[in-house]
Amino acid sequence: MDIIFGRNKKEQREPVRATVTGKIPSWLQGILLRNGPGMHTVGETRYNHWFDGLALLHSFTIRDGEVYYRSKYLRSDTYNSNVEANRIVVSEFGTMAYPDPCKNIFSKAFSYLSHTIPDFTDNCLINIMRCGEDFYATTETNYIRKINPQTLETLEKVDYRKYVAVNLATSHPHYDAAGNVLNIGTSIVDKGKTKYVIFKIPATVPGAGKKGQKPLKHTEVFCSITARSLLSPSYYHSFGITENYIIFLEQPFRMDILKMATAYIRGVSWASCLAFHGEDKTYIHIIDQRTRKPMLTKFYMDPMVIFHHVNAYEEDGCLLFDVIAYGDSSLYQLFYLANLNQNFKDNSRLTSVPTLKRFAVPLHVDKNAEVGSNLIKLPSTTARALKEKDDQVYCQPELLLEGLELPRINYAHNGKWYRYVFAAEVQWSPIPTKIIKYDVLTKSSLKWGEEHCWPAEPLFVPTPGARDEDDGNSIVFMSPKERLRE
Ligand SMILES: CC1=C(/C=C/C(C)=C/C=C/C(C)=C/C=O)C(C)(C)CCC1
Ligand SMILES: [Fe+2]
Repeated sequence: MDIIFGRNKKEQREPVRATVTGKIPSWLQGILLRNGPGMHTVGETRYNHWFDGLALLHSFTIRDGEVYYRSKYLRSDTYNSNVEANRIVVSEFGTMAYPDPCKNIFSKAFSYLSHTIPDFTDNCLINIMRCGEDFYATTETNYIRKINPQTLETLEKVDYRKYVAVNLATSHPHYDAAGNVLNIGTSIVDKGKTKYVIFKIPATVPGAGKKGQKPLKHTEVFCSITARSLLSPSYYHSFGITENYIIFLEQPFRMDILKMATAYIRGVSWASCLAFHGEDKTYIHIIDQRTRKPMLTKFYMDPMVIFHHVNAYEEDGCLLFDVIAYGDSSLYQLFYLANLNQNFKDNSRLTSVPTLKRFAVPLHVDKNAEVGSNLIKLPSTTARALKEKDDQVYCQPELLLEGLELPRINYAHNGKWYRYVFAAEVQWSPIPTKIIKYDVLTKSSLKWGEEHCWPAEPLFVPTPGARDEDDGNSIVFMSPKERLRE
């Protein structure tokens, strides 16, 4: 199979009408915004990793059974500098770039001094975030880029650091029913500490609509957790939430800050500063939203790599959380374009299959419980939490389903009991070929796939006034046959 990854995509600035097969329900109206890498070469230069590509924004306007598609490159500072220089001049996840072409050791050492605390990229290619009435393209650095959701035009660059002390932040925030945003970021070696900072951006602010009254200006720190290691905080891509708690997994997939500080002079990428420490544990931090404080019990689980939390909820004094877990960090390795473009079949095998796992954490730990006893008595799960000495609790998951990624749920059930996961089916190759609806209750699944179709993350849209959790429609952005062909 010849898969054309890393080929630059053309913008489709004027809306084009899509061919609709089947029937789109009349109630399904609105704009579906998507984001992702679209350009992997600039002039003669080429990015190394698929996650490095310049952000291409897509919109699907769904109206009266018709769909209109358009796309536009995010005009980030990164995009503009690259295009102006006709080569890659800003570093991304897997590519270290040098603004000055004469890369001799002296000039390198000189720029090194100004790069010790690097100014990260604003190539916001991962997701779209809504803050009140504003939409932002996001990545995992301190920059987000406001966009116009109708025209896909790029608007102002926002530096999170103006509002909250974070150098990195996730692209998977949570929203409450009022639209307030809750997100988590890392503050690296600030005032002698490296912390994970949970922050809240309100959906509405007093005097909204008046010039300068941005929700972001009212960002508040909700809670912070000191990293176990000052110089090697955990990498994370999402977090979990229930009605009363926040779940943050401090996994042994860590960023080496000293390596990052010297990456520029050593000519290596940020990605090379991330490593999985299979000999370590994964720590489970549970924050009580009412007190804004972490629980004192030390909950932990086996070493694993988690990108996506699926959902979490409370049941009979326990907190249940579902995640897609890997046994190692091979996923990131696979997305190097060299692996994707040559001998795809041989180079693109994951060494661990993404697996949906359910963990259970007891919210009240009986100090007198016997060491070795299982603190989870729920009939609904086989997940266990074993009491250990010194107030430690070791959590062992229930294995739900193997081979899925890019999970979504009916968001009305976020943080609450739920039954269905919508996801892309992924086995040993990172390229999905089917979408899947998994019933967590009956452990059964429904799949859909078609030859020559490579689905992206499916999104669930509930029918207005729906009563059943799965009463709605799943929308998937398909890679057309011409782009990915046999
Ligand atoms: C540029 C940059 C980063 C970018 C990370 C990216 C772009 C991650 C994408 C992850 C995805 C898409 C995961 C899917 O499961 C880091 C490492 C945060 C820190 C250093 C600077
Ligand atoms: Fe993601």
